[in-house]
Formats: sequence, structure tokens, C-alpha cells
Amino acid sequence: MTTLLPTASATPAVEAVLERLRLWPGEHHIAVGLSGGVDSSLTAALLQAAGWQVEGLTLWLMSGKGACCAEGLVDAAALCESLGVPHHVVDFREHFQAQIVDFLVQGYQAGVTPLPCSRCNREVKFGPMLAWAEKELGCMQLATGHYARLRPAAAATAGRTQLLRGLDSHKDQSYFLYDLPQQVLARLVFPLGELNKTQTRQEAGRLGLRTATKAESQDLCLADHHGSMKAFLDAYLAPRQGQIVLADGTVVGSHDGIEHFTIGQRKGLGVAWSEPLHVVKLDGAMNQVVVAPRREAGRIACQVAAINWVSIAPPQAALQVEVQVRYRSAPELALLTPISDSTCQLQFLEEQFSITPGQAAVFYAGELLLGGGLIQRETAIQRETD
Ligand SMILES: Nc1ncnc2c1ncn2[C@@H]1O[C@H](COP(=O)(O)OP(=O)(O)OP(=O)(O)O)[C@@H](O)[C@H]1O
Repeated sequence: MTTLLPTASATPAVEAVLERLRLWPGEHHIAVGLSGGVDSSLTAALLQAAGWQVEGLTLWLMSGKGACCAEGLVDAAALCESLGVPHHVVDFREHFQAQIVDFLVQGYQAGVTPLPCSRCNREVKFGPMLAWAEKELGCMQLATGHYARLRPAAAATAGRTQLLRGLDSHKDQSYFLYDLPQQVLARLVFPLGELNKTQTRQEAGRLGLRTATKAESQDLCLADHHGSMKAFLDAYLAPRQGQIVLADGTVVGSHDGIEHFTIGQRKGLGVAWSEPLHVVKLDGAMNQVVVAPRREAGRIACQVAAINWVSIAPPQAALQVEVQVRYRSAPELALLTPISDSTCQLQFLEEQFSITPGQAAVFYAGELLLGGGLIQRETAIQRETD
């Protein structure tokens, strides 16, 4: 076993993380999901430093899609070698294709904008990966390099494992974790939730991890070399020419695939009009992109289904929440009125321009992630401003 020789002492922030890990509930035998990036590398190193028995685990998700996956496998293997821990590589390509790639392509074809990351977390990383670790390694716990925080179940949390935003607001990934069930959350550890990215890189550098200065991966991990969604979809969908229309059917332009547009989009429409136009609807059946001037493009309400309540039990009465409708969008105030335990309507305080069917609406109370669900295609609710 090679022992890493730190060059100076850890910062107080890292010491606090190590202390929390030493006190964390569970057997302290843990699988660590390793992508080969700096975040998961440091996750493994911190757990080991806190005395946990670490098993490196890398899912092989895609073949023939660029060098990033291959590089990741090599970097993860090298990290495990330097830490002196086992490294397991599991072939999940078929599962990933069915659960994520096909789901994405079909969704875009139908005019919704699917959210691959939260689904990947639920259907790939934290479902099957956890099950594999339990069956093959006897590990009941799993750690990843996500920037989010967990509060273990206790009387003060009404017996629920609660999910909180990562302290680093730029890196906070709680939005993508809203769909994890309680029995999964109870088995997870996110050591980086209390750190910011700079601290992560500093500590990785201090420990001599080879990934300390590795470039950040891009938002989309599916395409060649982490390319754009357009490049990814173009590889799967043939161009399908169609019309760009106003709500009254007036044709204002043409497109080569509705999947290249997103709700709220204003730039790059290729339409010359007397005033700026926003995309308000992607109509899969008609193969049309529907646009509207800004005064008609906002929505004040939407319905959300398939809700997963995380930090609180399903509410029985209306409550005020902060809602994020995109990973990078600012939280917006809304009144959440439950329709059932898994559906609700959201009435926003101010008009919204990027409410997108298929994306997640995630509800927060400050740093606490209350729950979230999928924005529905049509709303039965009338705009109050009409
Ligand atoms: N192929 C994989 N196999 C196992 N675990 C993975 C894999 N891809 C990602 N993960 C886990 O999920 C976490 C978040 O994934 P994401 O793609 O957001 O990576 P990231 O933020 O770029 O982190 P990293 O620096 O570790 O690559 C990673 O830190 C890692 O723990």
C-alpha cells in the first residue's frame, strides 16, 4: 500500500469534515463512486483519512463516446492504487443506454426537455450502484463527490434523512438529488457538502492526488468529450424540418428539429420579427416550435407531478416555498398547493419565463430541500394576469 504524505496540515474546514465523518452513523465500510474527477477522488481520500474502509467503484456508462470515460477509468484506477484500496469497474452500459440515453432521445422527440441528471442519480448511481455495492461488496453505504449535505434521521427531523444545499452555492448539486428516496438517502455520505471547490482542489493538492488540477467536467456527460446537448442529439435524431409559429398559427420561421430549442429561449431562433420572441412551447405532434412576444411568454403557475418529498412529509395544506425550475435558475417564491401526496400546483409570485415541461421543480426552504417533481406539459390553471 502506498501511503500519501500530506505536505502541510489540513485546514480547519477539512478537519471539520474529517471529524463529521468519524462520527457519521454506519459501519464505515463504504463504496465510493469514482468518476476519475477531483471531487470523487477527494471524497475517497477523506473517507479513508477518517478511518473508513473504502472500495472504489466506477460505472462504465458509455462506449464509443469520447475519451473522457476512458480517462476517468484510468484516473480512478490510479487513485485507488495510490490510496491502496480496491477498485471495481462495473459495466452499466446497457442499463445506462436504456435508462438515460433512450429516455432522453424519446423525450426530446416528444417535445419535453428531460432532465437526465436527476434520473441518472435515481436510476443508475444511487439505485443499481448501491445495490451492486451491497450484493458484491457487502457495503451498505455509498459516497459520491456531490456538493450537497445530508442531515441524518433524528427526532428533530421527524425521523427523515434531510437533504440540504451544498455550502458552495456555485457548486450546489442538491437540485439533481431531489428524487432520491428515503431508504437511499439514509445510506449516502456526501463528504464535500461542507467544502467549496477551491478548498477541494487545495486539499486534493495537499494530499498529492493526481486529479487535483484536472479540468472541470461540463454539464453534459453524455456527448463526445462532454460536448453539447445539440451534438449529442444530432448523433441520435435525424434533422426534422418544421415551422416556427406564433400561438395563432402565423408562420414566422423554420427549424431543423424541435430538440434544438428550449422554453424561454430568445436568442438564436433565426426569426426576424418586429419584437423579440421567446419559445413558449415545443409541439412534438405538430413538429412545431411555438413562440410569443415577451408580454405573452410568461407563466405564473404550473403543475408538478411525480413529487418526491425529501426533508418533510407530504404537506396537507398550502405552503410558501422557494422553487428552482432549472439547475442554474434562481429560487423563486411560490405558493405550493398540494393536490395529492405526489402532485401539486405552484403559483409563483412573479411571472416565470423558463417553466419547461420535463424539467424538475425543486422546492426549498432556505438551505433545506423539501422535495421536488416534474413540471407537467400543460397547466390546467389559468394565468392570473390574463
Ligand atoms: N461513472 C461513474 N461511476 C461511479 N461514480 C460516478 C460516475 N460518474 C459520477 N460518479 C459520482 O457522482 C458524483 C457526481 O458526478 P458528476 O458527474 O456531477 O461529477 P463531478 O461533479 O464532475 O465530480 P468529479 O470531479 O468527481 O468527476 C461524482 O463525484 C462521483 O462520485
